[in-house]
Amino acid sequence: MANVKVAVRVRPLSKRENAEEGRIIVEVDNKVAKVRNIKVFQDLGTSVLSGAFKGYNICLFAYGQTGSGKTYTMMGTPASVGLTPRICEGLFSRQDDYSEQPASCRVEVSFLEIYNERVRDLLKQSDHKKPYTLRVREHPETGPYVQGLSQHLVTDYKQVVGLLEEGIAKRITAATHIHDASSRSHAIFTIHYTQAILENNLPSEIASKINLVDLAGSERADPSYCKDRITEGANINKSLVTLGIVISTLAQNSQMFSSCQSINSITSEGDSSPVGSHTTGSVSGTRRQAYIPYRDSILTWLLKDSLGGNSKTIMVATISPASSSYNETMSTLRYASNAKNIINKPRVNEVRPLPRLYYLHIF
Ligand SMILES: Nc1ncnc2c1ncn2[C@@H]1O[C@H](COP(=O)(O)OP(=O)(O)OP(=O)(O)O)[C@@H](O)[C@H]1O
Repeated sequence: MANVKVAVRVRPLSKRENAEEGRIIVEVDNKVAKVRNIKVFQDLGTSVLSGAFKGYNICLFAYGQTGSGKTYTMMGTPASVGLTPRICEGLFSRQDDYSEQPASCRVEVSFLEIYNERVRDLLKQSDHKKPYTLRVREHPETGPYVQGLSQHLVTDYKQVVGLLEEGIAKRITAATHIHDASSRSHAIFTIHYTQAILENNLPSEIASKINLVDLAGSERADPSYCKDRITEGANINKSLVTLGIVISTLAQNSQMFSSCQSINSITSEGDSSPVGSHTTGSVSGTRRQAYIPYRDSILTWLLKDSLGGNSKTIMVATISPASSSYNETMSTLRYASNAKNIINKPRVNEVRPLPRLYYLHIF
């Protein structure tokens, strides 16, 4: 069991906000900004890497109002490399201090965006006149997945950066009243990291899925926007509202589960019959679990396991210090406060292929 880890990142005031707030304009020094992204990697990126090396699924997502620094945190800028490229670099320059080195490892990446409730592959050439969309399906064991999403085998950091840049360039952005280059889609960069190991002289594989998510920013609808911008905004808000409902319901269920656990442990301390106490707890614990509407949006459906299942999950809540952003900041902090109450059930994903002799025996 592991609680969702939450970090709050405050970006510096922009020139416009400084002017609005009547303060002295402070330029963001590139060196300072670079150190800040390094610090974020040291605080959060290294936990992503250590979890992946141990074979856990990991999800790190940035949530916050438009222009609050989600893309800056996840992707970075040429002057200040963000979490996603740094995590990829860490996979290829693996340090020995996490766990035992595998005999070999394989890294495959995919990059998609969810725009207006449709999934687009950011790493596949498509006819621009007719952009195709992909379908989300659900596997009974491995959960939701995108059918036909291209997977790219990469062998070094340079190749990943090339793919990241290709995908970022294809992502849909537009100017909003707060941000000139606002991301109008949710972007999910997924790394499948598979390690071949030898356990008791038997070959085995541990597979970790790392989801790095840069969400579109929430924003108030501006009637002066064109129809496309308003439709985008409505779809972004719809998926973020569903995300909020999913997060708060999961948090309530998790709290209910942990209070059932503590009632169980108190009951079993006073009652020597472990069977009786277990039955009472599990029945009350499962009956009252509320329904989670994952499938109400593509975003929550795809992140089903990351939000409430087999994953170690980190949320970066990005906020602006401007007083004009007070309402959005409070709303982001409410999401963050709910998210940290979610208890997930991460497990090491180990696949043990049957020994060769056994195959021979069967066939
Ligand atoms: N911590 C930071 N330090 C310096 N500059 C920052 C920081 N965070 C954000 N910025 C700058 O603020 C601007 C907006 O940031 P960014 O594009 O990351 O916002 P966003 O939350 O992704 O917005 P949207 O949801 O609209 O896409 C960018 O110019 C970025 O370089």
